[in-house]
Amino acid sequence: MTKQIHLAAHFPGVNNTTVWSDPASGSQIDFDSFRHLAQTAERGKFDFFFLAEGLRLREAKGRIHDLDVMGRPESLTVLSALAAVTTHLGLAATVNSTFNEPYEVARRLATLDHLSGGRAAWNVVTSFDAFTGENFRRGGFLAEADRYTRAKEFLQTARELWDSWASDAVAADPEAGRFLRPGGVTPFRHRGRHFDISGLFNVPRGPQGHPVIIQAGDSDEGREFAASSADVIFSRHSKLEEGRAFYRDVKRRLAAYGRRPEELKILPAVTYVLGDTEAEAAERAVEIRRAQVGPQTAIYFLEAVWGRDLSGYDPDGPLPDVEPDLDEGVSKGHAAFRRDRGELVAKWRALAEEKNLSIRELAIEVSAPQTFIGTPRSVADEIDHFVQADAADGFIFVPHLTPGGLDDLVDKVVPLLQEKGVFRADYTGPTLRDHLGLAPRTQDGIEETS
Ligand SMILES: Cc1cc2nc3c(=O)[nH]c(=O)nc-3n(C[C@H](O)[C@H](O)[C@H](O)COP(=O)(O)O)c2cc1C
Repeated sequence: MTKQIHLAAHFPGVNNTTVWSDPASGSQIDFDSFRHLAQTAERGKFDFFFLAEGLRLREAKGRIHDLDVMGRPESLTVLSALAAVTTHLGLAATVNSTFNEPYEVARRLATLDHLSGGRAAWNVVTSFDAFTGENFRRGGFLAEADRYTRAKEFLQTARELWDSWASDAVAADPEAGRFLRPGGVTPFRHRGRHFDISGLFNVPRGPQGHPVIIQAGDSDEGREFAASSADVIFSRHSKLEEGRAFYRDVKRRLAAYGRRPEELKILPAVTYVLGDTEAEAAERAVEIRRAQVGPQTAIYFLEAVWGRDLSGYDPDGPLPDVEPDLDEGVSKGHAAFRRDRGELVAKWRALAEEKNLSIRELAIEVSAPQTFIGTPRSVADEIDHFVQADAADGFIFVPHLTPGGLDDLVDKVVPLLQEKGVFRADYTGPTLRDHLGLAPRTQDGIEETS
């Protein structure tokens, strides 16, 4: 059976994928930038608009790493404003389960679900690094092994809060002189290892019952958490074969939780470059990579892996002759390289030798080349092939420009996917759960669709 593709838009990130120095780049913070990107995604009938979260500015060698975009407004506030200027687009916020409290997060997400008419989603991320923890009350308090025990209990507690209101709890019955239906709101009581709370939740049940839950961790525990509890996985496996392996691995875990494969959508983060010909697209892709990895960014990129100050090395010269310091990290808040740094250095040395690459050329080569490069037709075909080959259920597109970075995708590629019959011509329901083909969440769990 031909699968329908799910598409989502990521606001350009606070990393070197985002080319803020391009003359076409607009503000990273004005509401107009968020509005433009969200309205473009909605014009393209995307499932949702996604905001990532970084809770501490990245640092290198004790200073703010300001080669990339730094600083962002808070996600749920931005999404609440976007709810007023969009009508169907899902609105997904990344909110950390290590540093917040379930009552407050559940309240804010239920509010967004109401304001948007059932379009809220929560990307439940975890964090255990003390560097980020220093910003919070109990800095760095969570052991790595506990990040998912807390995340799981956090989500479970939020679900208990949402479920403490029946969907018909608000009666507003003037004859009976009652605002609430008797029994419509029940007290909550959660006693667990991480949270011990009780009381009455103060936001009525949202239109979706529970917001859509997204999960983005990649470890075994992360995958198990997604299989047990998430509706969507935001994955970094965007290459065909590794995407298929990840897809198989996660989907097979669902049965243990009494869930069907279609109840969890797998959406890798991807990038794209279009051209009128394949050659033109390839040329543009190289230009963009060079803008993303300037000389200083190349040095920083290697320092994050080497754990050493490499500022004395020429970005256009060979790889550092020193060995990595595996105990130290000079870059902070950079999550990508916390494992296997020694192995990575050996691999990169071999690659640089084989292809005779300088530091900057190596950084360009290994730091996430664009996923889809080609004409609108070839990119549409490739997107469809990925999904039909079970390497994904769709994609979260990460543009390199704010705010116009998805314009040509929506104008040129989406119509071709619609023509193929693999992507919706229009929204068929008002809620994000409708777009994802997921049932609303009742107080007893998932409601059966007819
Ligand atoms: C594609 C992707 C996107 C992520 N986005 C964020 C983010 O915006 N904010 C954040 O704090 N963590 C983010 N993370 C980190 C994860 O949610 C998770 O906390 C981290 O990967 C550690 O879990 P793990 O050991 O299971 O991978 C992201 C991870 C992936 C794979």
